[in-house]
Amino acid sequence: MEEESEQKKKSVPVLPWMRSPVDVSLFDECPLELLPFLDPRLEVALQNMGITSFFPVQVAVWQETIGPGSFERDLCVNSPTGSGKTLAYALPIVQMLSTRAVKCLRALVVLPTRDLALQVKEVFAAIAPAVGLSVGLAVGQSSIADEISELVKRPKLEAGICYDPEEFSLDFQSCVDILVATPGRLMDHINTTKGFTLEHLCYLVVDETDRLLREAYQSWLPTVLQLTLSSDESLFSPASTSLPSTFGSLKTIRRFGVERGFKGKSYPRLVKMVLSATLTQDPSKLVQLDLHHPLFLTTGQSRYQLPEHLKSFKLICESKLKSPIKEYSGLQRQSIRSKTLRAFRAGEIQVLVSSDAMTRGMDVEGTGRCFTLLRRDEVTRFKKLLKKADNNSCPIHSVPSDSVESLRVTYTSALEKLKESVESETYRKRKINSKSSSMGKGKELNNSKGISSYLLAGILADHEFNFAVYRSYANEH
Ligand SMILES: Nc1ncnc2c1ncn2[C@@H]1O[C@H](COP(=O)(O)OP(=O)(O)OP(=O)(O)O)[C@@H](O)[C@H]1O
Repeated sequence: MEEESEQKKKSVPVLPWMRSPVDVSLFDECPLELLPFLDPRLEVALQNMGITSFFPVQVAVWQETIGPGSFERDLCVNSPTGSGKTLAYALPIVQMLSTRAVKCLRALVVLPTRDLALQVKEVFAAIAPAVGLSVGLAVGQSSIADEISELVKRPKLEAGICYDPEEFSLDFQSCVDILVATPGRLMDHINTTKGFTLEHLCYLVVDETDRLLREAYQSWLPTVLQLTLSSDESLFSPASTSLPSTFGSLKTIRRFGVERGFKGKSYPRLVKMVLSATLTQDPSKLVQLDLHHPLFLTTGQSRYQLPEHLKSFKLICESKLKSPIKEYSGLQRQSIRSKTLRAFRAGEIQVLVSSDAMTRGMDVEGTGRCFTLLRRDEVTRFKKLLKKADNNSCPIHSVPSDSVESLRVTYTSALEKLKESVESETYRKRKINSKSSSMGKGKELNNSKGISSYLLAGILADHEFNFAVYRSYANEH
């Protein structure tokens, strides 16, 4: 069986450009002041972020973009989680756009989840304003109307004038130079937002590529590629033949005077940067990206890697302790999730019980220990997953029954308090909003039962249990 999967792995053909990669691990860290051509305004912004030197992947990408490579080839970056990929693409893009004269949407960064997009937007927001660039977010965090008003400036209409709809649409103006988006919301804007256009796009970043390629998300990739092709190219594009029928109504009008480009030169090619910690080698997947002479930058390490200081344990428990963990992520609002994450990052919360919403790519500095709670029947599958990830460092974390017993008193009283607080909160909300009465008593009890499981999981996982996460959960539901 093992041999079979090994054989299968070997039989996947590797694209020719993957056979001669640039080894990122051969690059040294580079102090901030020694990075060639770095705009002094960006240097200050980076210092303000507390960055004093660049990580190897950042130096390697800089060399291929701002350095001698000068963005001539598309880049495919395979580098472990936490190695600094975000800044590796954000910095060259911001530096390249820093000389732009007219504001229009020139860089698009696509990520699979809202949490990851928020994190990437923060990095851009820390450097882009230093050179007068604006960054937008299209992730469905706010209403579509609010998002539209942040992305596109509508022309002012004067009373009594009859406007030609064709000309009128040309007067829309982008409010952002760089957009960080999730595919769903991006497609909403492409399909429905007047004045939202990708016709001036110079840079397309596909972060967490594997995940984005696995799921089609309303054909976002062929749509984006098609909308960024020049009219000549589009006639011959494979993307143009694979679009959904609704796409027929979409077209771009290339405006004169604001061509894609920089430093006054026309630069019609859309530069693509695709990144992952576990980049697929499957040609049939990679071909969808339609890469231009791609350069493959990789650390050459095993495909899956845990962050350096993160220790991982598995903890086998009963199923009733596990199931509500799923519920935790599914029910929480984004604002609450972000608040919780901030508190966790700041060390105000020591234990976070999460579903896979706390996915790869979510950064927590000085990461400590990660416990995966498994039912017995999940152990074999988990082992297989670890094996696929070349990970053999996940020992069993056993909890002696007497240590659980000694926590029972604390647990029981904590649970009682929490139950009271959930009930009084629900009662208060029901009074304020008659709508909430439809939730009914059953839901209330379910929640407190769910929370009890979190509590127990927290206590089992670490004795330094902190209430804050669970209180915020309780207040929300
Ligand atoms: N040059 C640097 N100096 C100090 N810290 C940095 C530097 N570059 C990035 N970081 C920090 O390192 C952490 C990881 O960076 P980043 O999120 O870009 O990693 P990544 O490679 O994209 O990982 P993932 O695949 O998990 O998204 C972040 O907290 C970021 O602020």
